[in-house]
Amino acid sequence: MTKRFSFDLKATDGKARTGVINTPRGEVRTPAFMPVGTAATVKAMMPESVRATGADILLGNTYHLMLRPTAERIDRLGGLHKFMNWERPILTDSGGFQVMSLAGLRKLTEKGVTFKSHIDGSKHELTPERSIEIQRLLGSDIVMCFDECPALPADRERIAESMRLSMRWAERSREAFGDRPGHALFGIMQGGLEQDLREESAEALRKIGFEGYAVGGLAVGEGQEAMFGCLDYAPDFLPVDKPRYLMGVGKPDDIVGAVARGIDMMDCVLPSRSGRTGQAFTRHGVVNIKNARHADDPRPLDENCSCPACSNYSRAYLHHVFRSNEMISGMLLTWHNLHYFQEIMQGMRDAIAAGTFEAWQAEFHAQRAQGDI
Ligand SMILES: CNc1nc2c(CCNC[C@]34C[C@H]5C[C@H](C[C@H](C5)C3)C4)c3nc(N)[nH]c(=O)c3cc2[nH]1
Repeated sequence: MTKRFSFDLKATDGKARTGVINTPRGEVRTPAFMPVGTAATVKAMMPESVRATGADILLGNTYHLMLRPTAERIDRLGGLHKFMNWERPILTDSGGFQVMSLAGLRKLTEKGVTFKSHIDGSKHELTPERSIEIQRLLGSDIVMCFDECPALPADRERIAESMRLSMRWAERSREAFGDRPGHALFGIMQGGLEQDLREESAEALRKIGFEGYAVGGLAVGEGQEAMFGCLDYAPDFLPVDKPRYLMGVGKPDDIVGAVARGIDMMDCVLPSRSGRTGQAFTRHGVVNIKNARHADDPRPLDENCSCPACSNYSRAYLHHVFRSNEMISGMLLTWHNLHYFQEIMQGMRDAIAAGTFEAWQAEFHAQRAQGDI
């Protein structure tokens, strides 16, 4: 890996930005939406189909892969890219968020977290050093610091303590990462909904220095209004010339609002997870395809969509295969949702480059009926 990792800011429109992240495995156009490939697969999708939706990068996960099949085994087999047949960039989360939400019997200390696997109850430990090593073994291009994401609501003292622990862990993550040209380590800002704690966290991360910066600790139940309130100031505390990654977001209007506030990258399980349950996101709103009213509807999900589901199938067919629990149901709706999310991203990249992002946002919101369609 001789080529470097770099971020080229191409244009801004208000606080919105569009650019390109250059990595040895390819370019990532920003603003970027990253489909989630939890256990080395974007569920119900072949990798070439994920690429066909327009994705430049996908997301893997330390927590799941360290338990099964283990990072050492993936390393022995040539790394995650080869293992899952995705040769473009991969970003891996550091595992902390999942331990707090998935694992059993956890113990959190200054050193890290010990926990029992939700798969077989075996005992494991994650520390900044171990998380960075696992992400290196996986071969991911963008590595996340090991952090603690406190569950909200939490009192200010708890938020402050947790943020400061995460900043000490960020220092240890940077130390453990070493010098790896062509790979990037991103710091994660914490601080809940407290502006001064967010600023303190950003200052701590800038002092350490990272190739990119994530806004963590959001999309944990605070609601869109509170999240946007925090995003009205938090990105401005981060370096303007580095990518900003909002973790775990979100619904289409969350994504648009985050980009309008200066965010460059996002990930969310929503399009794939809801695709498997029959929830389709369209430019006119959400379609719950299992609803009986679609049983005789010959129209596609979305007349304006060029994805395979909308090009070749009726709502009636999609309704049928969901009601019959056929495998093709999750495949078609996941493909549609990921295609639609990437279409939103492409629309925003074009609008920001053209200086018409305000008008694009107005059109985006005008098209969306309230509630189900
Ligand atoms: C939803 N809201 C939210 N998510 C968040 C995540 C996980 C991002 N997605 C990665 C992930 C998480 C799960 C589900 C999939 C695959 C794999 C396991 C990796 C995406 C977060 N991750 C870290 N390290 N820190 C956070 O503060 C954080 C806050 C979040 N707020």
